[in-house]
Amino acid sequence: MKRFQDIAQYKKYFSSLIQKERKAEMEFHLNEIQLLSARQREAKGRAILTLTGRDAGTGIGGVYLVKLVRGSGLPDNEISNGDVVIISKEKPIGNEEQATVVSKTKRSITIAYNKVPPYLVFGRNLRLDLYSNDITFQRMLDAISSLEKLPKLQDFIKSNIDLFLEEQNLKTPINYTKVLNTKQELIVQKALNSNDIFLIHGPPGTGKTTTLSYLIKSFFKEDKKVLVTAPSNTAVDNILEKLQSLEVPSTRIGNPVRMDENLLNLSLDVQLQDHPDYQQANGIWNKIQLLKKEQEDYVPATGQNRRGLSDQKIIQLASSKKPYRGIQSGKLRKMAKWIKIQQDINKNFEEAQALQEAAIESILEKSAIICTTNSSAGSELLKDIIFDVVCIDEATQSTEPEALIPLVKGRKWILAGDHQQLPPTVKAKEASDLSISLFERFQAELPENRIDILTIQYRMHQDIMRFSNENFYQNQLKAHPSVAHHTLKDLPGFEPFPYINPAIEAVVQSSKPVVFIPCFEGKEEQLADSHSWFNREEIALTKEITDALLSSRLFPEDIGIISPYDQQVSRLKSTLKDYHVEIKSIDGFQGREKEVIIISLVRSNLEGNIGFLRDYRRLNVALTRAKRKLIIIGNPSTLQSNPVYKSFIENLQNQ
Ligand SMILES: Nc1ncnc2c1ncn2[C@@H]1O[C@H](COP(=O)(O)OP(=O)(O)OP(=O)(O)O)[C@@H](O)[C@H]1O
Repeated sequence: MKRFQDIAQYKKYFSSLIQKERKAEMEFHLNEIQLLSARQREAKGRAILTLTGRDAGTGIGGVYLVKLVRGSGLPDNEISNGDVVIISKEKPIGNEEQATVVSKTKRSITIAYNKVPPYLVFGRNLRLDLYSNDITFQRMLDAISSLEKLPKLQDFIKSNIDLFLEEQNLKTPINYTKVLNTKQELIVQKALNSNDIFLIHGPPGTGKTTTLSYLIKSFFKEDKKVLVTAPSNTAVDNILEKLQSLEVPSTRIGNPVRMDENLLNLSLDVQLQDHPDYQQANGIWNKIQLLKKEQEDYVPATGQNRRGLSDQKIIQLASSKKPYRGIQSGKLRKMAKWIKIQQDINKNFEEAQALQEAAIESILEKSAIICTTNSSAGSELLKDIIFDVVCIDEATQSTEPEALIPLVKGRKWILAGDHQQLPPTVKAKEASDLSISLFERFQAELPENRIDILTIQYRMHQDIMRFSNENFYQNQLKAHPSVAHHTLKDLPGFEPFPYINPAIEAVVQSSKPVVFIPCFEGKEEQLADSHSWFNREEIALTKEITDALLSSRLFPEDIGIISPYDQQVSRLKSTLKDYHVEIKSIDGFQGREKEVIIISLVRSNLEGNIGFLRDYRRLNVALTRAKRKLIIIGNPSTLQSNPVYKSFIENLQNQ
């Protein structure tokens, strides 16, 4: 594993990887711009169409500001302050001048150019495209820089092994016997008593998020201020939901449109609505709107109109009621009135802003537990807050610099994850080292007193768990008795029903929890403009199996269909569009579970080429989503060229 001499070396190493990834992200956006229509890209939240641009003066550092407005309001989008964007009339080609997002409202987005903006941006019907989520890269670099002020975290990051020898003591007893198993309880106790860092290794279904939420509850009881983060909004909501059920008061930071609507009451935005300072600020915003309306009756003291005169001079000349250098006295009066209203607006604006900031500050100060994504942990809102503890869930899906964004805000660190499941997504081949998470690096270095593994799983029948247990978890996992033998037949409502195809009927009704269906005749196919694969025969087979499951009275929401290839996923979705079953890529199913899972592996060739199925972490995630039945479709001749798949198929055949 990578070790670092000093923080300068660390900074150099990661800054270079971050820059490479940033470049790859820009290429990704350009590629997507070429592939998708403008509307499709807007639907993905990465473009905004039909904007009108106008000059908004200059900003700090002499940048040129342009305000882009859409009267009907901006659509939901993932574009944030600090992101790099490009403006075009139709389809951008990539050589457009780049600008940075400065602020956003419901109807407008203001961007800054370093040079005089291209003339085009002051027109109508403009298209804005996200070019890079620069803010996250910037926050990563800032986090690395702030390590200089955090000697202890720095020591861990440099893997200073002397630290690891420090003994931890388990002084604080806890009592969660009724709700956690012995190992989960012990892990809560160890993490609670750790002086610095603790890793919770949670294989599939072992209650990693559950254990983490009881740990957070314990921190809360000890009056600690805790920052809880995860790489995605879904993962943040997942833990927040558990915290809510444990009655741990928490505040969620982030854009409400990307949150689970059942948790919206915990969002900062919703909490703000009830705050008296915020309500007062809203009153002032309304007043500002009225003042702006009133201002429209007068002459704006801008550009050409004022001919270089200061505000004070215009007011003075207006009261003298005489024309000045060709400006009529009436016009001077109207400009003076406009200036006075503007001064009033500015004063109110400052007051409203101060009240709003005070309201935010008071809510965040009172919130013991704050939940947000890793990236948003670096937002301005949390700039001055230091947390007693930072907890990251799904930490094995965060790159190291991304995990640092929340970690540098705390003085004690808890990371929960499973490095045997999917690693962080990295776009640049040259930055592939970023796919080793900090959790994975620590796991290789930390001694037993800083890490523990959860071993009882509450999801899978023991046969479904077996292969992953042997190959990825050294047989440490045990299926809890409540799930170890559960099958489809025990599921309320399940009623085996004859199906027209006896072979399919046998698959659905067999008592075996894991079934492999060979599909020798399936052909793998690829479209000319895509790297992804599909397999029509496997789609037909998946459809038949789903039909048979549904005719045996299984609910659609109990069935999940997984395929590693996007093309196969989208074709399955259109074939089964009225079935209401969930169909996703493996990555989309991490952290999820279903009573029955059908996996379509797609690859079928004479060369034994299995593409990215070679990544066993992907296989591990796919195999560990089903509770009662796992049905795998694939071409055994192709798959058996790989020793892991070979042993998997042989094991099943021998059962
Ligand atoms: N001690 C326990 N007793 C009973 N059920 C439990 C216990 N711990 C966890 N569970 C249940 O096991 C399931 C999985 O828990 P959880 O979501 O916390 O696991 P996870 O390890 O985070 O899962 P994943 O592998 O999806 O990341 C949940 O339904 C949870 O309620």
